[in-house]
Amino acid sequence: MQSKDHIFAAPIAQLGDFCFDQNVAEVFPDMIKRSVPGYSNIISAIGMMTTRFAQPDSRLYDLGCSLGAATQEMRRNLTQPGCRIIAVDNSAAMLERAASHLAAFKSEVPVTLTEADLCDIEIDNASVVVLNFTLQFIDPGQRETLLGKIYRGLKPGGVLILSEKFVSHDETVNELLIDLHHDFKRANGYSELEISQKRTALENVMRPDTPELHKTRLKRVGFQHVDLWFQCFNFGSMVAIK
Ligand SMILES: C[S@@+](CC[C@H](N)C(=O)[O-])C[C@H]1O[C@@H](n2cnc3c(N)ncnc32)[C@H](O)[C@@H]1O
Ligand SMILES: O=C(O)C(=O)C[C@]1(C(=O)O)C=C[C@@H](O)C=C1
Repeated sequence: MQSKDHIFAAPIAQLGDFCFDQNVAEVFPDMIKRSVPGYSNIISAIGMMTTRFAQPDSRLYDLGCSLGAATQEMRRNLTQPGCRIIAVDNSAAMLERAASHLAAFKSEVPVTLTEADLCDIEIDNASVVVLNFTLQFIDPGQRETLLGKIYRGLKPGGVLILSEKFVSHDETVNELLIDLHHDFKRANGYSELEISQKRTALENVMRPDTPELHKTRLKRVGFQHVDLWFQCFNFGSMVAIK
């Protein structure tokens, strides 16, 4: 039985910055499903792209894995022999629950859960790397270095799947997409207070970029083939192929 997200349902006097703590980990499946339009489509497509891009005896990375939804989908769709999934997150609360979530599904695919800052880890012998709504929480000044590390750690023909909240370069469209996203949250049962308090809590810790900046940066670090494959309002997903 999934716990419902009520974290911002009551007025919070001292509203601090949003963080992926125990409270968030407990309600995360409900939170992300009701907050991110297209999340389940993106997770399913990560599985489909795993079938296509995974290479024998290589590593697959789920960076900012949270409860391991992308890891589980990669495991379910991995047909190549000798692969290992490395799932990394810097939230102990998330990883604790990821371990029990993943243990609930039988699989021959080995998974290594690692508590670390993405900026400190090595990427090596990778055929698939997933950044599923994670880069937006990384210090903007560190993003290009992280993407360069991912590019260098990918094997030729390897893929990075980058899903993000976006800012539109057009102010009018940006306002529309923000409003449509809030309509989506309302339709999923969030109150005006929840929408407003969460937006404030995210302000300092989640810094979305434009799709254009993502494409330019990915090409700058070396990816030859980059484009959007999905977008719903101000959320979407890109592929970058080495
Ligand atoms: C929106 S959640 C990602 C959702 C998850 N990828 C999924 O598909 O369900 C962002 C995750 O990134 C993690 N995170 C944020 N900054 C990080 C960092 N510097 N190093 C490692 N993990 C980080 C957070 O703890 C959180 O679990
Ligand atoms: O932008 C928002 O309002 C969100 O809730 C987005 C978002 C995300 O994109 O990661 C922020 C925090 C939670 O992890 C769930 C969703």
